[in-house]
Amino acid sequence: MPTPHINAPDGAFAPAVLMPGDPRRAERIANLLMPDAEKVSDVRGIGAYTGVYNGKPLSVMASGMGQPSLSIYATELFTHYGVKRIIRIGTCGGLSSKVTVGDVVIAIGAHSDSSVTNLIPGIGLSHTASWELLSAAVAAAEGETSVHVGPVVSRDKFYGNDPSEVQKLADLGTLGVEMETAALYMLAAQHDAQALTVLTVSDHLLDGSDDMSAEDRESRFQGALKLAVAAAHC
Ligand SMILES: O=P(O)(O)O[C@H]1O[C@H](CO)[C@@H](O)[C@H]1O
Ligand SMILES: O=c1cc[nH]c(=O)[nH]1
Repeated sequence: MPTPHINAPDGAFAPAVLMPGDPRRAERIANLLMPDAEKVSDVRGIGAYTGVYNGKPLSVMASGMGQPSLSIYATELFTHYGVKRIIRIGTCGGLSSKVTVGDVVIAIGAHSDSSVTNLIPGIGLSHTASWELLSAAVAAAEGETSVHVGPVVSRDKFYGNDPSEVQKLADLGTLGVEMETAALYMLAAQHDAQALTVLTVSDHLLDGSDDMSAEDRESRFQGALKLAVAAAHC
């Protein structure tokens, strides 16, 4: 039965969903991996695609930007469509001097400033990846020096954050900043499901000289995609 935001029939999604923020990146990923994939939903221009990759079912659907938007789609996928795994394949701003533009970050956990992830007042929850998915992605990255594993921060605001926080977060080992992972990890925990985020560093908050264009943010995902697919089908 369709939900308010997904007009697909029951059974239209694979157990594993790749989830970029950008709907156009979702379409590119679906076309690349599964040229015969079926478009199963298009509410609000958020295309969802289901097909078969390497002999196993797979779906691709965008989250839109930010934790409230991702929360709507991830909740409906977990609760109405029986989805068991969501692998976010996104972009992030580099925070740490250990990462450069074009590198890939596998998010072991996500700090957050969002009320969306403040589930139990007074308790700072740890929003963490599925160990099974994380292990599969790390194994698929063996030997890749441009792949990093560590925490990220999921913020509600793209603009207007306090610049002094960048160094403080970097000093705590935070590799990148983005806007969805903490909510995704929290929802997976709530629904007894699995989640992982794999991010391409699209820009750097300490040095903006090599930042990606909008076109690159949409299309430069191949390194991250290999790891995301390994996690989806592990
Ligand atoms: O490229 P995506 O996956 O959308 O991820 C990042 O890009 C958007 C901001 O430009 C936010 O959604 C942030 O998390
Ligand atoms: O949230 C984001 C995503 C990419 N780059 C940033 O600087 N912030």
